[in-house]
Amino acid sequence: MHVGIIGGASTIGSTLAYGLVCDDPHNSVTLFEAALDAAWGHATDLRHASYHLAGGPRSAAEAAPGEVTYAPTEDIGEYDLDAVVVTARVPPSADDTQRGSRGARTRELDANLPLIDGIADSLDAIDPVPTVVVTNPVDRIVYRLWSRLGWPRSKVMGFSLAETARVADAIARRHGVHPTRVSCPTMGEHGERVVPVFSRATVAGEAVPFTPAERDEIVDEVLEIPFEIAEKRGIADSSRWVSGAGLLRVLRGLSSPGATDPLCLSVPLDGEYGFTDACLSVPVTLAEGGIDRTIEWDLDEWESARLREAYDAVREDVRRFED
Ligand SMILES: NC(=O)c1ccc[n+]([C@@H]2O[C@H](COP(=O)([O-])OP(=O)(O)OC[C@H]3O[C@@H](n4cnc5c(N)ncnc54)[C@H](O)[C@@H]3O)[C@@H](O)[C@H]2O)c1
Ligand SMILES: O=C(O)C[C@H](O)C(=O)O
Repeated sequence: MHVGIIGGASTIGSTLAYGLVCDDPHNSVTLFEAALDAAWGHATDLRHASYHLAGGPRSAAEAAPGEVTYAPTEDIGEYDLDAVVVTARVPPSADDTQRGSRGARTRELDANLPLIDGIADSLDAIDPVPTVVVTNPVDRIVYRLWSRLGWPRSKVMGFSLAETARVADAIARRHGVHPTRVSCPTMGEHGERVVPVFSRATVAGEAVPFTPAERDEIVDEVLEIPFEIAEKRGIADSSRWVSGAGLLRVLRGLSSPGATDPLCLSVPLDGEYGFTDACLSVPVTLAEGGIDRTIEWDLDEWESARLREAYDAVREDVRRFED
């Protein structure tokens, strides 16, 4: 597939680009950027990487590997893309002392809204393709992009799967199993009002109970961990590995011939769970071309109440910037 990454030189964008080339050397990637020198640097380095990943030297009889290129975002209309990922952002100011702590995501909102409007103007030049937004605060930003584009709901989605992996990790440590033995989807807001769906959680295929205190403890851990990682590793280095890997999973789903298993992404709601005019992470299945189906699970009281809080918080911001 040919994936256009807007903000292709970003931490998350460049990591995803590498993941796409590793995953399948026939993938093509175009890095759309404002910082063209950085984009050139990543594209050139990735092209060199693809020599090894494609097992060069190859014979002329083998299918040619994909290309890694770069371009200004405004030129996106000249490219034939199968999917777009948006990771562009306005860099947080160096004197924002809170930029590496909880709440950092929503602090990006006012700066990123005009940036996203400019990206919507550039995307107007292409026919709708599946578009995955990573830019924070993702639920508000994906809503803004979707409302500016006027594309079908099935084409625009926000990425929040890092939290699913973090919840699995937190549960796995409590049960002494590998995280891949845990299933616990995460709905709601990406951030403070995330809703781990504990009522559907399984460990090694078996349902497990959680006390209210355990639920709160796991939520707290999941909210702290990206900022703890940033503090120890360096604030400029956002959660590149889990986000790059999760995005790869979404993109594989968007090129799969049949529908995927449900996974939670932030999508524009039109009555699902009783909510409209906002985006929240809810279970969807993906297929080639976009979202195949949005699913409504039965939630317990704690989950429903948290989902309502998430909706109220996102909706309040959407109302402020849309009205
Ligand atoms: N949803 C999630 O789970 C998740 C996870 C990690 C990070 N994030 C968010 O993703 C975003 C990206 O984070 P990062 O650390 O990778 O960013 P970064 O600061 O490393 O890079 C941002 C990039 O955007 C580019 N840019 C700015 N304007 C542009 C435009 N008009 N067109 C193209 N590129 C443009 C900049 O030149 C820069 O290269 C942030 O908003 C971050 O909070 C979300
Ligand atoms: O890097 C960030 O801004 C946090 C990000 O949303 C994450 O969940 O890793």
